Amino acid sequence: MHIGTTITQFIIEEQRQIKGATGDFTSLLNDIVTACKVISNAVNKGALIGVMGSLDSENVQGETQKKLDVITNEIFIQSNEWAGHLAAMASEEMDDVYQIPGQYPRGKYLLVFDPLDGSSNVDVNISVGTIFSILRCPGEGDAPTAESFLQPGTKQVAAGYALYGSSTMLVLTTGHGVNGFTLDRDIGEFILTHPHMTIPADTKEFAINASNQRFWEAPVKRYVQECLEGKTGPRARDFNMRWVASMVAEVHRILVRGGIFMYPKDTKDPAKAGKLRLLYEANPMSFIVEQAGGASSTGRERILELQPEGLHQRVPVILGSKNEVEKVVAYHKEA
Ligand SMILES: O=P(O)(O)OC[C@H]1O[C@](O)(COP(=O)(O)O)[C@@H](O)[C@@H]1O
Ligand SMILES: [Mg+2]
Ligand SMILES: [Mg+2]
Repeated sequence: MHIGTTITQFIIEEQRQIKGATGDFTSLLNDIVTACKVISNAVNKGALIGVMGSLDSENVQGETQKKLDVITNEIFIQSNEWAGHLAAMASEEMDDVYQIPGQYPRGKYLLVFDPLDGSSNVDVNISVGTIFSILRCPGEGDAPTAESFLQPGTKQVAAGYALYGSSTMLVLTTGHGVNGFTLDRDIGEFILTHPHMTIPADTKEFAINASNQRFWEAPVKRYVQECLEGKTGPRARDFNMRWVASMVAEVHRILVRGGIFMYPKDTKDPAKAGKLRLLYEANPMSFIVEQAGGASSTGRERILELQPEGLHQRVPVILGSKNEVEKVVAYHKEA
């Protein structure tokens, strides 16, 4: 498809390529696109509509919820529950699975999402996003449970994110490459502006929260140290560093100009294997990154092959430009 195609045309064209497609998937994607437009509007209006700041509540991970965490979760549910294509949803902001009420026959798909990624950035007007992943609902007509969602990332049917930045973008993969669309607010449509996004194999830019340095494992310490040594070190070139603290913004930067992003395993809280959540952060982003020619690993295993053990399970994440990710993985092996 060419630059200027609307996302609606793009999704219909994808459906045409699939023999026997019923239109359910197309319609589900359209509902997700609508939800992202509504969220974009709420994030953009910000303080004008009183949506900034925190609530007294905590989510299942013990994080204080922002008002917008709860509002965006609600928007995603409302946009996606009515059409009958979904059997259930799961989100960062809900302890348990959300069953679609009063449904017969049961929908085919499961939707997992992080309705507002990087929400600590919302009050300071820095880019935030929404991440989503679509899975098939296993079993014949059985009511889905949390178990139904515990599928490796290789089983994802589609994944994407919306980035609410200086412009609003939606980046999508259905397993045939990665395409980026920019929201034209005048006509209310996402327009294809970034076809076939690809991540360069090499990079001179890394992203990591350096305040956790003392908790990292030796291979990550080594990799970052060598980047910092620049031209005079073993890498013989200078590196630049970025940290937005919104995974969506970091992954988008990597899709546009390459780079490596790490939220590695650390010893800060021994109960947690990493910070980012497998089902609605690591898996969808890994699917997108691999589809764009990049790589994604925990340092030890390919993220997309992990067998999930819980809805809100956390994993270490090292993703981006292939050669750099492979270098970090090699350092893990050596160690
Ligand atoms: O605050 P830190 O340690 O820099 O962590 C930032 C990371 O946490 C996250 O914000 C987690 O996302 P949520 O805002 O959805 O909880 C990532 O997007 C980001 O990469
Ligand atoms: Mg998040
Ligand atoms: Mg979130």
